[in-house]
Amino acid sequence: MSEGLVLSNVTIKLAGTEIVAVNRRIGPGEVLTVMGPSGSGKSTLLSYLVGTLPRAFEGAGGIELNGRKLNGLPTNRRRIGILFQDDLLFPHLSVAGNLGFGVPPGPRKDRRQTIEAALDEVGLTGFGPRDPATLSGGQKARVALMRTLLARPEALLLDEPFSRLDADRRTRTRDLVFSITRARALPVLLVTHDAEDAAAAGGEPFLLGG
Ligand SMILES: Nc1ncnc2c1ncn2[C@@H]1O[C@H](COP(=O)(O)OP(=O)(O)OP(=O)(O)O)[C@@H](O)[C@H]1O
Repeated sequence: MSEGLVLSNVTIKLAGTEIVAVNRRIGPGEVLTVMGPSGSGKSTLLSYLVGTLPRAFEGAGGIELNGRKLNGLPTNRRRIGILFQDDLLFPHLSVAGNLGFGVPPGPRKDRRQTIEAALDEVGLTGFGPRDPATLSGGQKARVALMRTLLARPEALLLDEPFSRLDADRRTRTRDLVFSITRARALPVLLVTHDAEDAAAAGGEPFLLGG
C-alpha cells in the first residue's frame, strides 16, 4: 500500500480539450504546489479530487489516499479537507460554534476540550465565545483551518488560502499551516499564484496551462 495521495494519470477535459494531466504522489507531510495562469484548471483539479467536478468537464484517472481508492466515493467519505480563499465562517455562530461543525459527534465535554485544544494549537486560546466578525483576517483563516482539520482529514487541499492576508500575516499563517500538516503527516496540495508560497512549500511546483 502506498502512503499519501496518489494521482495516477489524472486527466480533465473541457469540451474535448485536455486541460489537466497529472501523475504524482504526494507523500505524508509533503506539499505539492500547483501553479498556472487564471483559467488553467487549478480549482478544477481540486474539484475532481474531492468528487465535485462540474458536469461540463470529463475527468479520468485514479485517486488513492493512504491505499484507499477514492474514485466513485461521495465527497464526505473521501476524508479530504479543503480550504478556500474565501472560507467564510458562519456569522451567526461563535468561533467555538464554527469549530463544532468539524468535530465528530461525542460527549459534550470531550467536544469542548477538542475545540479548546484546536484554538490553543493556532494561538487563539480563549477565542471560543468570540463573534467571527470581530476577528482579523489571519485569525479567521486559522479558525477556518482548524474547522477543516477537526474533521480529521487524511489530506488537505488549499485553494489560495493565504491570498487575502497581508505579507506578514501571510508568512506566519503559511508557516503555521505547514508545521501542522507536517506534524500530522498530511499530504497537501496547494494552489497558489505566489512564488513565495511555492518556495515555502519546497519541491518543484506542478505547472498547469504551460
Ligand atoms: N462549471 C463550469 N462549466 C464550464 N466551464 C467551467 C466551469 N468552471 C470552470 N470552467 C472553465 O474551466 C477552466 C478552468 O477553470 P478553473 O477555475 O479550474 O481555473 P483556475 O486555474 O483555478 O483559475 P483561477 O486562477 O482564475 O482561479 C476555465 O476556462 C473556466 O472558465
